[in-house]
Amino acid sequence: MSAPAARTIEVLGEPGYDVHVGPGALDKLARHGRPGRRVLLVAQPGREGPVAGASSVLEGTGARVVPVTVPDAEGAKTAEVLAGLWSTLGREGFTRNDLVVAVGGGAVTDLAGFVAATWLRGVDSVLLPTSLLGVVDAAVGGKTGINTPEGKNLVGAFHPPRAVICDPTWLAGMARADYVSGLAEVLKCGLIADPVILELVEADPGRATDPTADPALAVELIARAVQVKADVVGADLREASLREILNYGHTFAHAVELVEDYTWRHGDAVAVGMVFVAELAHRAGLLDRALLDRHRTVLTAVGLPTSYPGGAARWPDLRAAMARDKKARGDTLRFVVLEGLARPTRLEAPDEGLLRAAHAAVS
Ligand SMILES: NC(=O)c1ccc[n+]([C@@H]2O[C@H](COP(=O)([O-])OP(=O)(O)OC[C@H]3O[C@@H](n4cnc5c(N)ncnc54)[C@H](O)[C@@H]3O)[C@@H](O)[C@H]2O)c1
Ligand SMILES: O=C(O)C(=O)C[C@@H](O)[C@H](O)[C@H](O)COP(=O)(O)O
Ligand SMILES: [Zn+2]
Repeated sequence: MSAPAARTIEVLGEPGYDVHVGPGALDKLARHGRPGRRVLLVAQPGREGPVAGASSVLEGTGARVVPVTVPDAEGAKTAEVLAGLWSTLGREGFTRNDLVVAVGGGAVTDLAGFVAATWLRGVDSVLLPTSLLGVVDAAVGGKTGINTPEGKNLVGAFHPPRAVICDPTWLAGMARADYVSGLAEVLKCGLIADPVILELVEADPGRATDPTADPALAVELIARAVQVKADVVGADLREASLREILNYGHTFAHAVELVEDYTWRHGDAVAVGMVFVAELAHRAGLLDRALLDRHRTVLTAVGLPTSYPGGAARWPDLRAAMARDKKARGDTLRFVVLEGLARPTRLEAPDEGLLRAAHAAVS
């Protein structure tokens, strides 16, 4: 089977940057190293291959690499881990022309991006996502941050990277459940903006869940999802309005993640969150039955959850968590909903009865 062609997607901005996806993409890292440049290489445990590759490329330019391994998954996105990285940067004398590089899934690109955003009020970052979710979503668009005990991503900054680099062969070793979690964000892009993504997945859902089965399909899905995100964040980096569409399903998803103490995969929570909000939109008269059913069908076909069991007893905690969603304004909840395929809009202050009914439909 031939290797998929390399793809580069441009993200517009001040400055803009490229997302490089393809075999050999790591070569692009060399342009970010130079003699004496200090590089904090923040890695997830288990990412030895790409870490060794990145170190080798950077050291080949004369850069001085300071490697740090942080806890896995959401364990990385804490104030304690962040403070530890600040200490390292201080001890190692990082200045404004030095660099932070992240190697790992979305948890690490969020954390390392935030370290870069905050150190000396902002130094460069280059993100090397090694998970599907990381490359299609977390590493692109400049949202960085950590969780707090009160909620998901409550502390953060907009700080676009200088480049995003992903060799898709890195994804081959991912646990299937982690890869499928990333598909939730890919399907989100299909629902909000690019229906071809849905058609590609629906044509052979099993093939879409295994990047080694059809590497060209994997890269096509990645490139399409990145393009959706690039188009949106290029027009509205700071989420004044348009960018909210990338948050489809996330109001409920982040509530589930908090209530479950961050033990749920983000993409799994997003999958349930999209069904919740589709139920809400359907009950509000915006979304037709066929598109509501299509949510459940395509998510189920790739093995994503469409319910969060627990019944009405869960509702008070979920409702309280949703009140801290970033799209809320004062006491008004605001949801991104669809009024058709690739036709996102907003639903403000839905009736509490509708919210409970949507919850009942996914519990
Ligand atoms: N900043 C944004 O715009 C944005 C967008 C979407 C999601 N996110 C955040 O991203 C995070 C989710 O990202 P994620 O799903 O990558 O989670 P993650 O970083 O926790 O990775 C999931 C699991 O996959 C493993 N993994 C990563 N790369 C691997 C590889 N190449 N081989 C084998 N295992 C590998 C990790 O070790 C981890 O156990 C959440 O914190 C979410 O809030 C941020
Ligand atoms: O990039 C965005 O904007 C998104 O909303 C993408 C989401 O998939 C992502 O999970 C993001 O981290 C959520 O952001 P938040 O502002 O709701 O914390
Ligand atoms: Zn997300």
